[in-house]
Amino acid sequence: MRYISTRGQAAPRDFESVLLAGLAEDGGLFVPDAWPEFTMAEWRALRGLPYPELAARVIHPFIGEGIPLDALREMTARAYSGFGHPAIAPLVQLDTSAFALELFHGPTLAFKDMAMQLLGLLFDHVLAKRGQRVTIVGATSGDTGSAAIEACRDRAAIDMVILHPEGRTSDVQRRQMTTVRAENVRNIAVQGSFDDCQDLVKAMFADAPFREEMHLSAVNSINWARIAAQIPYYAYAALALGAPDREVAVAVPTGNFGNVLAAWAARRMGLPIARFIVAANRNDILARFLAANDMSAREVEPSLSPSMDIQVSSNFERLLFELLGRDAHATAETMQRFRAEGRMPVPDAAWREATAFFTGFTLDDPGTLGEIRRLWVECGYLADPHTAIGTAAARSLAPPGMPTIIAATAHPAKFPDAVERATGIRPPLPARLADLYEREERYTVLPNDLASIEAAVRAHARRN
Ligand SMILES: Cc1ncc(COP(=O)(O)O)c(C=O)c1O
Ligand SMILES: N[C@@H](CCOP(=O)(O)O)C(=O)O
Repeated sequence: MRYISTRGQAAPRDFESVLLAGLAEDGGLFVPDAWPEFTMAEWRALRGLPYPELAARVIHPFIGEGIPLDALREMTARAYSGFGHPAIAPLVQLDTSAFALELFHGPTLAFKDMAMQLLGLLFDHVLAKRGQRVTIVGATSGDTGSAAIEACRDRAAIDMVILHPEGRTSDVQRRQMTTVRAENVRNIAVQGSFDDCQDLVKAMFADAPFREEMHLSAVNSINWARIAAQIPYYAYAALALGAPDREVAVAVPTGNFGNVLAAWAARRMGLPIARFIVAANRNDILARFLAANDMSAREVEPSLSPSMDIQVSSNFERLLFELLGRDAHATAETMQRFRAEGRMPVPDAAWREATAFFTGFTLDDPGTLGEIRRLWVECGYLADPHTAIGTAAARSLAPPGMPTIIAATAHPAKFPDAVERATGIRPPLPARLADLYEREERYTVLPNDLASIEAAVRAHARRN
C-alpha cells in the first residue's frame, strides 16, 4: 500500500514511513493511493471474530507486507489485552434501533485508546526495525493526550510533548496527563484553545529544519495510522448488526473529524454504512457546512463536551480531497484559502456529494444535560456529554428503522461534574485511578507562541 499527500507535493511512501512522518512535508495529510475493498463474502467471514483478530484483518491491507499479518495479530492481541471489557468494544442497545458502541474500556477511558494502544506498539516495531528515534508532538483537547502518554510512556526511542489548552479540559482529563511520571513525557498547557495547540503542532511540522532536527512524529489523527486503527470498530459493530447484508447508520460525536472519517473509510472498504451523522456541540462549523456549505471558522467556545471544542477539523481535508475528485492542487488551494480567509470555498457539487451521506447536528449545553438525563431516566444508561450529543443526533436524524451505531467516545467518569448536574449521580473512577486527585501534577504553562514551544520541545528532547 502506498500513500499520497492530499496536497500532492510530498513523495509517496509506504505505511511505516507514513507512521513516522505523521504529516506530509507539503502540509497535507497522507491518504491511501487506492482504497482496499472487501467482498461481501470477506466481510461475512469477519462476523463474530474476537475484536483483536478482526482488527488485524481489517487494518492489514493498509499496512501491506512491511508488517506480516501474524506480527500484526500479535500486536492487536497485546494492544487490547488490558481493556476492561471482554468484548473490547461492546454494543449496548438503547432502543429498537439505537446502539451505543462503547469505545471507552481502555486504560484512559476514551475512544482514543482503541487506536493509540496499537500505535504505541507499531512505533516500537518500526523504530526498532529502523534503529531510529522520534519526538512526538501532540495536541489535545483532553483525551488524545492521556491516551498517547499511556501508549508511549517510558519508551527509550520516543520523546513526547503534549500540548493542551490551559483550563479547557476537565480536571480528570488534565490530571490523567499531568500526573504521569514518565521521563520521556512532557506536558505543556498552552494559553489558547485546542485549535491553537493544533496549529502549533502543524507549524512545528512546517518548520523543516526543526522537523528534521527533532525527527518529529505525530499521534493526532493527522497521522493516517490513527484512522486505520479506528476503522475496525465500525466493522465490528456493523457486522454484529447485520452488515454487509443490511445497511447501518453511524452517529459520531465529532471534533477533529477523525472518528467519523474512519467510519467513512469503512464504507470505502465496502461496508454498507448508509448515513454518517456528524454530531457537534456549539462549535458547529461542520454542522453549518453540511446544512448550508458554510465552512467558516469562529472562535472556539468552551462547552460541557470540551474534547469537541474544535473549529478547525483537520481530517476534513481527507474528505475534501475525495470530494474534489482527488485533485491535490484544488485541495491545496482550498486549504490555503481557508487558512488565509477563515472560510473554505467548497464547490457546490462537492458540497452536494458530501450531503448525500453526511448530515450535521448541533446540541448546546442545556440540551446535552437534558439528553444525559433522558438517557438515564428512560434507558438506565449513564453517558458522558460527548456520547449524549451522539445519541441525541441519532434520535433526531437516524433513518427510521435502520440500526444506528452511536460512538460512545468517553466514560462518564471523565466528566463527573456534567454527569452529576444532569442525573445527580457522580460516576466513580475505576479503582486504578481512584487516587488521581492525590497525585502530584507536573506541567508548564506557555504562551501560544511557536518559538517558546519549539524551545521547550528541543529542551525536552535534549534533556540527557
Ligand atoms: C470524548 C470525545 N468525543 C469525541 C471526540 C471527537 O472525535 P474526532 O476528533 O475524531 O472527531 C473527541 C476528540 O477527538 C473526544 O475525545
Ligand atoms: N478530541 C481530541 C482532539 C484531538 O483529536 P485527534 O483525534 O486528532 O487526536 C482530544 O481529546 O485530544
